[in-house]
Amino acid sequence: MAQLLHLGLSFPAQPQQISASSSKTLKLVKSTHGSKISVSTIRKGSANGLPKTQKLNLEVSPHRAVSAVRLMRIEFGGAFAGLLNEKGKGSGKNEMAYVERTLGFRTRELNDQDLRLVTDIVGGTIRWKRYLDHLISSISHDKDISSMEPLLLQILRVGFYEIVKLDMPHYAVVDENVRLAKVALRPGAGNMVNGILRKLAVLKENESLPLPKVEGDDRVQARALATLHSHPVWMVRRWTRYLGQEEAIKLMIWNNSEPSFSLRANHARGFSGADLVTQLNALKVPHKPSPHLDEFVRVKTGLQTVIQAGLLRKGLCSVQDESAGLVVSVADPHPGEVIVDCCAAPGGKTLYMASFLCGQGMVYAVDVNRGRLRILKEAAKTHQVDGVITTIHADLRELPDSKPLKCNKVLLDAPCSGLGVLSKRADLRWNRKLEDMEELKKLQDELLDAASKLVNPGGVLIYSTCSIDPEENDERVDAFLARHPDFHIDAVDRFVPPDFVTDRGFYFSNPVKHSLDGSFAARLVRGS
Ligand SMILES: C[S@@+](CC[C@H](N)C(=O)[O-])C[C@H]1O[C@@H](n2cnc3c(N)ncnc32)[C@H](O)[C@@H]1O
Repeated sequence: MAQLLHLGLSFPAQPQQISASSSKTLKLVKSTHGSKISVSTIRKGSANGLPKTQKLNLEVSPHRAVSAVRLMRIEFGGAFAGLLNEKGKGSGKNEMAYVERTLGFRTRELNDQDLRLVTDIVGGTIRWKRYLDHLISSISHDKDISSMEPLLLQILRVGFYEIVKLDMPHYAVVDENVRLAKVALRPGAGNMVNGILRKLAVLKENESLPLPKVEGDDRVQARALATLHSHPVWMVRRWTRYLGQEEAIKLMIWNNSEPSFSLRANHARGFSGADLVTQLNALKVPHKPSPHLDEFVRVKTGLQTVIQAGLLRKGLCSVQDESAGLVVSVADPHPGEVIVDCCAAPGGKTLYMASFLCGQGMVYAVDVNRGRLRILKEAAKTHQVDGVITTIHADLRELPDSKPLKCNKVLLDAPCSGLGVLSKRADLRWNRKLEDMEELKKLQDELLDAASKLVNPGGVLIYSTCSIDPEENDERVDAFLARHPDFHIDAVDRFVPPDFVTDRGFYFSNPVKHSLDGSFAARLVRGS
């Protein structure tokens, strides 16, 4: 990153904001000072004001060009994999504009199958980065692959992922990635890709990939596991400590598996779980009803078909994990209630809670992030629950002094590490640092203190996270109760299936056990 910043290469954090008709294009060109890339800006445009295609290359495989460019953007542009995947699913045209800006040429437009491949390859390559980099470094005999030309490294990662994890035919993977390297970089880069990928293919065929053995002391074992299951070492060490090695491995296998999604039917629009099933049948999208929540239906594939059919746009349903739905079950919203949702945006739980109010009562949705709050407000309109949602843009820690909002039910869905949602957020494991945990815990304590001021005597504070880390969950509750002896734990067994209730009466979804995202919730009642 530092190297790219030094060279002046920056990608926007919000890829959607780039217009395909921009009059400038970024081109990666070979530096005369070695193998690094640099950037030149090229004016383009035609008399009619439309962007003029610089160069069309029909020989380069479009999904590989797009995958390599997306990976560059994610690694060096701070763009989130999810955002880019969403974009890719919606528009192959914009993808090609990014390719042209980055590589200096276009390929043919992406079809639906290409887009699916891009999503698979980009998500998989990010997840398996540590594992792939270990193989690349071993096979290329380059100890420090971080100094490798960034685009060359992404092309190698894509090729390695295709051979090792997707089991694609070796000859096609080698040929196509070599061509991409030759066209996007130079012939020598193509030769290098050719040599390394061929070596990999032979090692794979002979089942002799150079992988570490899990042996030696705890540290050495953690490093080996981190490589084999492609996670940061600190996560492996933390989970081995809390869960034991066997469970830690199961968790990493879950995090590396293909994520599945749930859809929530929006009963506020008169659209039930049964209606959703009917629609999914009509769209031929394979699905299974949730065993835990009536409105939720699980879909493994076909989300794109649901999006294209407009079900989300019309507010008839939304993508929401059942683990988040169960947090709302813990909050147990009823018609006529006033609820403060303290960290509400982008609104998954706010909208679901509001749908239970049946037009009576109010959810005050507080969030410090104005943009995310705007998304919540728009969604409330399409979900037809805007009559029972009031948004408040504020830092919760300053709210109790400035807005006296006391009520009987307060939800604090706190900012957290997200360690429970790593299967869906391919890039999160690499962005999260051990140091973040201390900062997050401090913020969670401050937010709990602020949220507690909003709770009337006899009222309930629901504290939730999408983390599986005890330090963000049980330990934060214990620290809170020590600071606020007027609160006590109210067991959640009246609200969620017994399988999700911990010995201490908290709600906890365990990804390995429940095949859902990990999440936690506690009900804390203020004495009257
Ligand atoms: C885990 S997310 C909430 C997700 C949301 N409840 C949902 O279900 O869609 C945490 C939220 O806390 C907000 N946040 C972080 N610090 C805050 C603060 N000091 N005051 C208010 N909101 C804050 C973030 O902007 C973020 O939207």
